[in-house]
Amino acid sequence: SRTTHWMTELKTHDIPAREIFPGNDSTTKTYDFIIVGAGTAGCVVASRLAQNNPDWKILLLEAGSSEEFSHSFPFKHVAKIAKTPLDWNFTTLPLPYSGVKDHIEAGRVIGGSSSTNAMVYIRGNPEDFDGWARNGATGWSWADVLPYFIKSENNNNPELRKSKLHGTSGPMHTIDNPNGGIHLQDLLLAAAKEDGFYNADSNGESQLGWAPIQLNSFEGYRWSTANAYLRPSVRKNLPNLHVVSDAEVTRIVIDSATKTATGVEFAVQHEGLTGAPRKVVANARKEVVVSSGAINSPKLLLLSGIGPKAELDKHNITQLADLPVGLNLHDHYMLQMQFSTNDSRIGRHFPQPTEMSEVQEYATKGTGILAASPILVYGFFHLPNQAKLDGTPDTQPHVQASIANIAVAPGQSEFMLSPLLLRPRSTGRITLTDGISSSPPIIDHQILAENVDIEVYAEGWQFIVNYFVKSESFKQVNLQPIYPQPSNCSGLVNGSIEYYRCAVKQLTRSAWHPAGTCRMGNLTDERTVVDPTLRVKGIKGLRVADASVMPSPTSGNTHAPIVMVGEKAADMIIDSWKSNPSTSGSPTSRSTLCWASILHMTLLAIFTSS
Ligand SMILES: Cc1cc2nc3c(=O)[nH]c(=O)nc-3n(C[C@H](O)[C@H](O)[C@H](O)COP(=O)(O)OP(=O)(O)OC[C@H]3O[C@@H](n4cnc5c(N)ncnc54)[C@H](O)[C@@H]3O)c2cc1C
Repeated sequence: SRTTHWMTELKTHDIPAREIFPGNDSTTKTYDFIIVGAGTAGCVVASRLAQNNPDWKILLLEAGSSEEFSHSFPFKHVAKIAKTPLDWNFTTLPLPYSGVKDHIEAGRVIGGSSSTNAMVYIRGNPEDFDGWARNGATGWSWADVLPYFIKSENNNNPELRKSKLHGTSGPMHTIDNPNGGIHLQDLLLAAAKEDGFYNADSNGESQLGWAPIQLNSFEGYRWSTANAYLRPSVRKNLPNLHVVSDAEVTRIVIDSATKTATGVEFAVQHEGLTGAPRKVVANARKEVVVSSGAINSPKLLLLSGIGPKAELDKHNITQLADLPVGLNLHDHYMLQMQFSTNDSRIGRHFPQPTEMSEVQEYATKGTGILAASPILVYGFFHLPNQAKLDGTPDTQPHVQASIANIAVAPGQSEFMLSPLLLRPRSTGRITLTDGISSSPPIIDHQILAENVDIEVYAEGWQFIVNYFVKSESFKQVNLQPIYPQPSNCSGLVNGSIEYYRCAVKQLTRSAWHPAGTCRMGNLTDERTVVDPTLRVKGIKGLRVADASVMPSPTSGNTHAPIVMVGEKAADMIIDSWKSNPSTSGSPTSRSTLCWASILHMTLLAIFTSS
């Protein structure tokens, strides 16, 4: 049957750490590459390296445990993974305006956040990547990264398959949301066509307007990078790829004399063992790649002596490289509001008893509401007033709207809008609580700290609400905005710009897209941690590949761009070991560059004088 087939295909192949590193075995195991974190990017990097060369021994270490088959059911997300053992359960310091300690969800499981996210596939805007390149991330312009988006994708939509912008043979299945017949989606897209705001493909020629969403899902199963990349690779290359779960890396082992990463130390909890987990070291002959996500990657670098001196001194950690690790924490911002209507076909309350027919449809065909994302339609909008101030090109959006067919109470004909601020200027910081690896990091998320973010978010939210209020199609269903009423905003007129300015300060939370904390860019730029080849500056044999390298936010959810980062990272690693097998782990340090330019000048002098 369909289920039995997929149960075999999506079988986990990881080995719990205590089995591969048993308590009675004190030998140190050596690999060519060690990847820290079997998350979104880590699964891509490890799989591509293993596929490239069967002689390379790869160790992929994951702090979380194995995935169960049921995690690949899309409705598991709706059932809420937050605050379960599959979630890192990060908590921020009180946010600047609301004082709320925000909860940031992140997957702690094979597949990382791609095993727990809402599956929507959005690449961002070409201008985002051109901006990265302009600011020093050479080789990461849209023209440079598009081939990696295409390489990773297998778009199942027949029309999109014809487009040169989409991939048709990559590992990431990308499908139309399998929720045909949801009235709200039909209503909104029909309205968008009438109003000139319809876009068939927000990953196509233009990103702007309302478009149906696409998902990373296949035949009713979540297409995490674990399912797309890791499981097929493990089946093909089992002997050279060890995927080890329940292995939390506590430190990167760095030779302080040569400034070379030689391996990692990680914690293994043995059954029956009480007290602290046993620490085990694994060696890396070629490179260590840190793919632990935007909160844990900087934490691990700091614990390993890479970071600002003042921060490391606080915790008695010897500094090995002075880099701005943990700074530049950026994110998308999110809040929620409801709209009521008089159309009973709109709105579904979760968890609502599931109809037997829906269970049957999911079980036999892998379609229907149980296979779908709660998000139906996306809108991306450019704000001309703001563009006059910030110079945003008119092809690039300021805000995103996610529309979900969700009613907060049973029996209501409501739907939910989540406006997202796409490119906030405010940045926060990750630091250590103490020098103990099991302590959660301090997340100082400076949401809306820059005034300009309040202005753009307030105007963007107002723009989206006004779209619905003015729409003739939504007048037909008696649409009414239900304005949230934070207590500090009482007395302000609902819908006025003053109301929105006040309400964003109270309601804005992280959209769970933290990034930027090991910033990539020009080697000589003091704001960067990794160079454009993702090598940690000043440390040999060490790279970072995940959300943390993104210099600035992309205009849309972050999964697809991070898969792209993983693909490009793997390609660069493979390339460097091909072209110069003995030295490719070396950092491009300032002194290397300096010597290169002296050599260049000398050669120039010889040739010009002859
Ligand atoms: C609830 C939620 C919904 C989302 N929805 C969407 C969506 O619909 N579409 C979209 O595009 N984006 C979405 N995102 C964002 C997107 O999924 C993430 O930005 C992306 O997956 C992050 O990728 P990453 O590789 O940087 O980190 P992760 O995928 O989080 O991977 C990091 C991995 O490293 C492991 N790890 C951490 N520390 C250690 C350590 N010390 N030792 C060993 N292993 C370690 C973690 O357990 C994890 O497996 C969502 C995110 C969340 C949380």
